[in-house]
Amino acid sequence: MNRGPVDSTRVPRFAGPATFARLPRLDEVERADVAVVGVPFDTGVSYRPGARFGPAAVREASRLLRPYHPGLDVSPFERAQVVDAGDIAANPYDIGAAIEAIEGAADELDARLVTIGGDHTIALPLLRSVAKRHGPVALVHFDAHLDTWDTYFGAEYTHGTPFRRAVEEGILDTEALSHVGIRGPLYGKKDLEDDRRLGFGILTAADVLRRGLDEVIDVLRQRVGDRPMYVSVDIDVLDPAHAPGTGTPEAGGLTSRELLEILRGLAGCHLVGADVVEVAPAYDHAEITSVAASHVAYDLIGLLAIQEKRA
Ligand SMILES: N=C(N)NCCCC(=O)O
Ligand SMILES: [Zn+2]
Ligand SMILES: [Zn+2]
Repeated sequence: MNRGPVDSTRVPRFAGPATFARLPRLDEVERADVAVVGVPFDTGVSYRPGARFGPAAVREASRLLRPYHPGLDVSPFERAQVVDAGDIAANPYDIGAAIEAIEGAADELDARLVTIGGDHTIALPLLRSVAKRHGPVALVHFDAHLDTWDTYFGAEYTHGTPFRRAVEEGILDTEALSHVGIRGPLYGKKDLEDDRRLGFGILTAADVLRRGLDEVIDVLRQRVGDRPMYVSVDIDVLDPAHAPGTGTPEAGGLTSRELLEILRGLAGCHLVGADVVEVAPAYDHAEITSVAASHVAYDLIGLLAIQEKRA
């Protein structure tokens, strides 16, 4: 029997420590299938800082989650042993050391990870870790931004560059790379040419509106096929109305309803790991962003859990 969250019908949700969804800590169980892990790191940002406080805010907002997911018809915490593995200690003064620590900690965690950031820099070491287990993976990347730029101020490892580095390192399957929710001004047309050359296909925020959810889901599923798939969700894929608490907001984004529906549309794909990044609580209001991020994480856990054999 898997150990689930604290029972909210007996202990009020607002009481006790805020592990993700009030799940047990990793050290309280014998083994874990799925681990939620925080990476409070934001030294890679190019604009507003503050995503280092993302993991704490998302855990706090996750107190209200309930144990049954009707959209996926699964009780994820029954189907899989899901735990909160705490935070990875990442050096805030040395991006290289932080990236190494994140990769090392991810390697050591013997579970499929849903990582709460932190800025988008952290996707690179997380992808390195999944690629060690699965080889180059398919990527479904939800973001307002391409994050395939080359450098910022000469720096190669930033929150705007993880996916270019990942392609260069050969840890992504370049036949199966998608961005969803892209919008907003770029530095130049070359950004799109470079991105295409790296192998990415783009479904813009306008595509989500005009082509609709079913077609977007179809395109993504076809591109992923049966490959191992990593899902990276930059919360700024949502419109600032749905996610004000983030560092590089762009107008014209997805609703949280659209994002959650697309995620559910990936049910049955071979998800091997995921992250939710760029929640910067200082710019949030009424926990709008951290509530959205906690639901995204819950859906990702649901997608991982449905791959476990029924108990
Ligand atoms: N939010 C992420 N990951 N990247 C934004 C980089 C956009 C820029 O500074 O040009
Ligand atoms: Zn972004
Ligand atoms: Zn990003």
